[in-house]
Amino acid sequence: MKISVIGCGYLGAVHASAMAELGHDVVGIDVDAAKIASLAAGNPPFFEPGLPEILISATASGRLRFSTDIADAAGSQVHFIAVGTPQKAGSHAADLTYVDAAVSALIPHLAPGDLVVGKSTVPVGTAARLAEQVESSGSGASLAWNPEFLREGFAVRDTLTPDRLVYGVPAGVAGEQPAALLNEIYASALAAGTPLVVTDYATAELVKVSANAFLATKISFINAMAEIAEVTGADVTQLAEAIGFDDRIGRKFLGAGVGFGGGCLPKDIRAFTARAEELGRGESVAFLKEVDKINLRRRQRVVDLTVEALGEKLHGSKVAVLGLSFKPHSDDVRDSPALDVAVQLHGLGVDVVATDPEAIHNARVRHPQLGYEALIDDALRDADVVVLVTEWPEFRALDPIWAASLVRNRVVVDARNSYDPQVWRAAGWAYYGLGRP
Ligand SMILES: NC(=O)c1ccc[n+]([C@@H]2O[C@H](COP(=O)([O-])OP(=O)(O)OC[C@H]3O[C@@H](n4cnc5c(N)ncnc54)[C@H](O)[C@@H]3O)[C@@H](O)[C@H]2O)c1
Ligand SMILES: O=c1ccn([C@@H]2O[C@H](COP(=O)(O)OP(=O)(O)O[C@H]3O[C@H](CO)[C@@H](O)[C@H](O)[C@H]3O)[C@@H](O)[C@H]2O)c(=O)[nH]1
Repeated sequence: MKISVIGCGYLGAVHASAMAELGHDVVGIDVDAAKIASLAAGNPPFFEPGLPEILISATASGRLRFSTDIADAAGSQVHFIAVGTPQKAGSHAADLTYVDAAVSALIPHLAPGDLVVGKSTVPVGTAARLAEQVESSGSGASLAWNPEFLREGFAVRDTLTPDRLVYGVPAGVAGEQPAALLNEIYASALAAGTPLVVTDYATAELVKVSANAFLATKISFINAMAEIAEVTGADVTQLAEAIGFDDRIGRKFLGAGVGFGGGCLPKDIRAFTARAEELGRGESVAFLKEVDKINLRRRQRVVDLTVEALGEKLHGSKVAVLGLSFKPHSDDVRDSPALDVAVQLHGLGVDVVATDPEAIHNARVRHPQLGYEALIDDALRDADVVVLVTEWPEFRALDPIWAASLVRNRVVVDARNSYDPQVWRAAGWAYYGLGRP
């Protein structure tokens, strides 16, 4: 099938490449000329495991091309909208400027029978409004909402073999053609048994934000338990293990630590709260404000522990910060807890030297005032405190005996509870975890 993907960021570039990998004929469109040039040359403008391989093979096969001209969407039958929906400046609501601009620019190039498919994460009610705009344009096109659940770091796999597919389509016969087109696009996943939920627009939009709200709540729940563990001497990692054995609870997303960040969970729970308030149902999701607060408190806790470990003298002390991206296997520093901690420590007068396998460039663009080292040994050299904030495998594998030979003081703040305290203490380190004695 001929497909256009409008917006080629973390979501759109992967979606376009994966659709081409599935055999579709795809054009990826973005207003960012540098991004498009990079993608067209087979170089992803961001780090995502597995993306270079499918991007290169799809562009070489001719099934995938890129353009900055929205007119190149003409001729495609299905048009995915994958542009950003960031948090509005000065508000918690989602900024729909980019979605509105993309749909308005696309409409003149639509033909009868075309389907516009929303992938961006939007406040409930957006799809119905856009459907009205598309239908009243006289283009003969219709609209579906097909939220995306991929995780950065696993984006290619999650796109090719998703946990589930959700189509929000118009009620009755009007929904049949949109669902049939999406079934054709996702034929291989459906044949492999991927569960499909076909629903109305509002449900599809809410499935997306409620899934992220649930994940954020689960993380803040365990981090709240970490706060209690800290005043009782209990160990939150054992607590998570023990409650996680209950199938109804499950061990996933019970990793206590510095909390969640990234371009999705934080802004999505805030936008959900803002939308619920607009709908007069703010109290239904008021707990998400607490989820957000608990999450941000954990960043402060890591800063406080580091300051405590440094003692009196902050100026002239050196802290090695291991990690900058919001999670391993990504170079994304949007609302990254790791970067936030590094910036706060620098603001207190500490000499911060940070390292990350992939995110130094993105961090430096935003915060040139921090010190950066490409090699972990260089970051560790003469450090007074080592703070692990993003649990990349190479940081998890750090040998405390080797690290001890590099630092000035053997003090580690393990903000992801990734290390074995006994092993580090045996190597002479003072060990601080989160929610661990
Ligand atoms: N990143 C993820 O893991 C992920 C997963 C699921 C859903 N989402 C949702 O997908 C959407 C996109 O997220 P992202 O992380 O890819 O953002 P992003 O900022 O990486 O990418 C957005 C892209 O849209 C482009 N763009 C903006 N306006 C445009 C226009 N009018 N026409 C064409 N291109 C335009 C930007 O230049 C940018 O390249 C958001 O709604 C997000 O919540 C993201
Ligand atoms: O036990 C855990 C698990 C995760 N995190 C943190 O939570 C954040 C989000 O992690 P994850 O959900 O794996 O990353 P994302 O790539 O942001 O993916 C989320 O956001 C996407 C965008 O909406 C959705 O598509 C995904 O389904 C949803 O998992 C990261 O900072 C993690 O470090 C924890 O602190 N503890």
